[in-house]
Amino acid sequence: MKFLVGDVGGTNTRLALADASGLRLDTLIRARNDDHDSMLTVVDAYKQAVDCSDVSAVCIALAGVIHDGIGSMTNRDWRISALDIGQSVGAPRAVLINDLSALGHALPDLTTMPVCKVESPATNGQSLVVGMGTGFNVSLAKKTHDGGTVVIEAEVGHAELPASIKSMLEVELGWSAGRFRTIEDAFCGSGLERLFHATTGQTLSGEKIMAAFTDGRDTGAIRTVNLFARGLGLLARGLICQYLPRDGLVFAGSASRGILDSTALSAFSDAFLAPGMDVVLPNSIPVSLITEDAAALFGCAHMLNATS
Ligand SMILES: Nc1ncnc2c1ncn2[C@@H]1O[C@H](COP(=O)(O)OP(=O)(O)OP(=O)(O)O)[C@@H](O)[C@H]1O
Repeated sequence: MKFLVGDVGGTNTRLALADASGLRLDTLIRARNDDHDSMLTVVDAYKQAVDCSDVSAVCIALAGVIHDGIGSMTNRDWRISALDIGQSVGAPRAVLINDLSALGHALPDLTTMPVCKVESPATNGQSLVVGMGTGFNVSLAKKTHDGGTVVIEAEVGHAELPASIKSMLEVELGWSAGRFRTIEDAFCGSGLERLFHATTGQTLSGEKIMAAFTDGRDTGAIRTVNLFARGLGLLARGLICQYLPRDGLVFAGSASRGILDSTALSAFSDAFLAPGMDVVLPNSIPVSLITEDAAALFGCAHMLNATS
């Protein structure tokens, strides 16, 4: 068996081959979407670099919604057809899944980096994956009695920002806080850029804001990143009440890695672990970070192996 698996985000696409033993990381290629007109040209470029003959099935995870084998990207003007991609590599079977669902299915195969540790966690078989890259979304992964995983999809990024975060932004940013209406307006790579602009009046990419924060000399970057991390802690507090993920809150995506693998972690933890919630205690929920950029591909490989 030979599979083609992929993860199409708003900014980047990752493609690799997989087989019965799992993902073949030696075949992994990451492409910038801006260098391509469509997903089909990304696949064409991949075929030039990696031998895709005899691929029997394709699974592509994408940041968007899927209806009848067509995926519409949330943060990119691409429509992705499972049939077209299957035909492009000559595979008789091709499926599309939501990228956060793929991450939920990938959890059993991933090692994660602990961010907030818990002495003796109470488990309920539920983990919440929080993806923060070009966009924001979550999925709930629930272990089943037969050792499998059921994944519940969501489109949380499009929900209104919680009132506690709106109030915090109003205090910190004044009228500019009105630019942040949905969760995704604030909590993603471009949300960090928007926050930096509202704080300093300047424009900088998410990566450069984090680099300036780490450098420690740019007060605007320090203020922005700490505000972002504090807001993310408040958001995470609300998410654990909504989903009760006693097995853990697991962050993924480039923006999550940038923020939580930095000294801004303390601003996140202070907000997340603040006293005052009696029923669900945040300090009983382990928080961790997926450091593998191609994590969703493990979920695609897992899905194809489970259904072939
Ligand atoms: N170190 C960093 N800190 C903060 N933000 C970052 C960092 N590196 C990249 N970003 C931002 O993360 C976003 C890209 O995230 P990612 O690489 O997870 O892309 P993606 O998979 O295409 O996104 P998605 O799946 O959410 O559509 C960009 O907005 C980028 O500016």
